[in-house]
Amino acid sequence: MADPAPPDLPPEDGAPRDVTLRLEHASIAYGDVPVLEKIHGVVHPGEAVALIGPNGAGKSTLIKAILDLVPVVRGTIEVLGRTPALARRDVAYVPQADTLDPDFPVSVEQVVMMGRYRRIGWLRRPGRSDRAAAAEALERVGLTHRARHRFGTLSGGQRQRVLLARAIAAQPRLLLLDEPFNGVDAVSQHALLEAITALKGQGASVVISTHDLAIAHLACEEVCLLNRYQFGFGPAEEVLTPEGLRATYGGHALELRGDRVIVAQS
Ligand SMILES: Nc1ncnc2c1ncn2[C@@H]1O[C@H](COP(=O)(O)OP(=O)(O)OP(=O)(O)O)[C@@H](O)[C@H]1O
Repeated sequence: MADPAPPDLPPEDGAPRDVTLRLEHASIAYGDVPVLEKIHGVVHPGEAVALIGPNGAGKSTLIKAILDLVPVVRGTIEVLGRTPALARRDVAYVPQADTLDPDFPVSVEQVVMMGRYRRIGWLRRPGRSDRAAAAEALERVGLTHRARHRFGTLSGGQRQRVLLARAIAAQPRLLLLDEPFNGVDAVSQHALLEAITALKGQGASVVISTHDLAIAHLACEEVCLLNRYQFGFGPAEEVLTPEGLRATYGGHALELRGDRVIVAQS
């Protein structure tokens, strides 16, 4: 009898692949105001998708719908085969604007430990496995030496890395990052990218909202072009074309400088 295939081999051609995130013609609205219509695509384990579109395109709104914070009014969003509400435990989120007050007197390791509370409950004390997961997450973002420092004394980029470590400590199967590279220096950007790559290597999927095409190229297999409607969803090399970007950023003057989209109001 032949040995069973090792689990890390890709499935044979034609075999169905697991799906972490499935968007089925999803329309999302705040009350009566539609923000996104008919968003459609899938993200597989170990892959990342970049959400690209101009300010106000609906990138954060899509992330919030995946978190069950904004309702899907038509179509569906499925996370790991479940509704967003039922999948929350397996999803971690790093918000766009750092929502943690830098003056709040809390250490870096305490912030990272917050990522464990969904698993341990707020009333129990963290155990050995929680401390190990938090320490490993902090190491992933290269900030072990800052564990005892006060969160507020770190630079903006380092704080962003701590927030990513908090998300990694939750051991998510889907990680949602809302513009994680904004205002982050090259060292922190490199550390964030390494941590995202390692997480993907463990089979997690990642959704990254970004204006930075270089990041999309480096970190993401898939790209979703958004501006109320979807202007493309698929492999980065197929979707990130000047035509696709021009259509997505329609109504604005658009210039591509190297890998960056420079947008000027028309
Ligand atoms: N809580 C809300 N209630 C009503 N409308 C909202 C709310 N939050 C966002 N919007 C609107 O939804 C639209 C999409 O906003 P969203 O923040 O998702 O865009 P974005 O692509 O993330 O933009 P940016 O790149 O500037 O962060 C915008 O028109 C915005 O004004």
